[in-house]
Amino acid sequence: MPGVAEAGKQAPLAVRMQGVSKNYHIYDNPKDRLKQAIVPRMQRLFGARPARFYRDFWALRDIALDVRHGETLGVIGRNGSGKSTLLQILCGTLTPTEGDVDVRGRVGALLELGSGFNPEFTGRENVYLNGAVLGMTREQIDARFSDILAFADIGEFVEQPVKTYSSGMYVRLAFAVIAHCDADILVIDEALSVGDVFFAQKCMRFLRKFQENGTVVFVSHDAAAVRNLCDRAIWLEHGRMRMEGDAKAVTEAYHASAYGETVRVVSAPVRDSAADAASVARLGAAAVPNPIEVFRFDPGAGFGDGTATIRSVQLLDATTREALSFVQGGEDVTLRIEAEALDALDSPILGFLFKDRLGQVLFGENTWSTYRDRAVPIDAGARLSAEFDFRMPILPAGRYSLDVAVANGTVLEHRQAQWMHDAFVLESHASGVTTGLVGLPFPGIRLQSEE
Ligand SMILES: Nc1ncnc2c1ncn2[C@@H]1O[C@H](COP(=O)(O)OP(=O)(O)OP(=O)(O)O)[C@@H](O)[C@H]1O
Repeated sequence: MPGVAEAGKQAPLAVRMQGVSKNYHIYDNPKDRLKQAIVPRMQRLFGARPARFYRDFWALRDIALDVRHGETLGVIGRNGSGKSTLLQILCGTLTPTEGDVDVRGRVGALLELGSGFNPEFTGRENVYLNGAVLGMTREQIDARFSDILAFADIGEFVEQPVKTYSSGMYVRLAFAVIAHCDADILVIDEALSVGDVFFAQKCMRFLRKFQENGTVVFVSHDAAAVRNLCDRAIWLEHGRMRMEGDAKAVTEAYHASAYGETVRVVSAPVRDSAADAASVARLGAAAVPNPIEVFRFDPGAGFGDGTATIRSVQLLDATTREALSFVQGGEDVTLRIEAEALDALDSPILGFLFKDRLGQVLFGENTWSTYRDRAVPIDAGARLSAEFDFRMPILPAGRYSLDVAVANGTVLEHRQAQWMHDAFVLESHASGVTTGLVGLPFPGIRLQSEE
């Protein structure tokens, strides 16, 4: 996990909270709020004991927390457990009722939608406003403005008031600003990762790079996300710290508790398309259907020296070789990648990485080891294709994407001709996978008593 080695026990503190509590006054009806503003004052005036027209509600209670520099801390808990309250206190947008908070470094936060930006101002004006709040000078923002814009990728909308933005555009711009403000500590609420898979993957790439040196506090409902991204985690329950420790141990305990209390319902798989029905027919009677929608190859720029370019990526039925728009987890498929050489290549390699929504690589392969002793050289203008036969794993519901690349050389020493991030997207609609990053089809499971 990035950051662990540097963090160690001795890394300096980035955040320290001691005895932090947050109390809200709850009024059962609006009149009570008015009464509270007037009556106790009058009572004090006449020397009477002031009455209370509210109930106390402790959103956070006695939280002690250290986050060390370079560490990624996960915050997990159910709705209303106090996660957002904790983050807002950490960012300084909310004052604790009790306790001390010591934050060392610049905090870039992606919290509530709507915080940080003025809805009447344009995107451009908000970048300057937000950048200034984050401690950047006007010159620094000028210098980074084009990078921020490129990251957000909202085009002409940057000149429009942000009140006209969709939530996806809003998050794009907000994330772009915090990604360029030289934050020491990033505070991210994963619930905000709205938007398309390409932007989510872009954010994850940024986050993983940031983790190499920076401190991250990451909030999610999703135990798997916390386990994948974080070194350590805390579990909040009814405003109190229920558990703190290694991310794996905390998320497992959280998971076990959630499972103890609820009956898991696997949502009904999508069955509305002939293509999907055909994929079920190919697989036979799968125990738990896992319909995975296959989106079209999306040619994008990527990076590389331009000596070759990816022309198409397709997922084919392993037997009929027809291009699939739906596949079932457990089915045999062929991934076909086609590239075109723009210069002659003496030892081309084609490959892919299959990633989950957090950018975590689930598996990948390339042609090098199979063709290491018999390279397939091609001339400029010629096409080259690679096919990878594999059994599609059973994928937990969510979005997945493939990075696809063409290179020239050997696995240890090669030049990237073109590497395309998220060239190909899949979406799993339902799955029976409850543990692990992926499931595998088990053709047989036996339980029997032995005499
Ligand atoms: N301004 C407020 N006035 C009264 N109660 C509040 C206020 N803000 C939050 N709360 C309450 O404090 C508790 C903790 O809220 P918080 O938003 O921190 O939880 P959360 O864990 O982030 O939940 P979610 O996952 O739904 O975002 C909730 O019960 C919420 O209703």
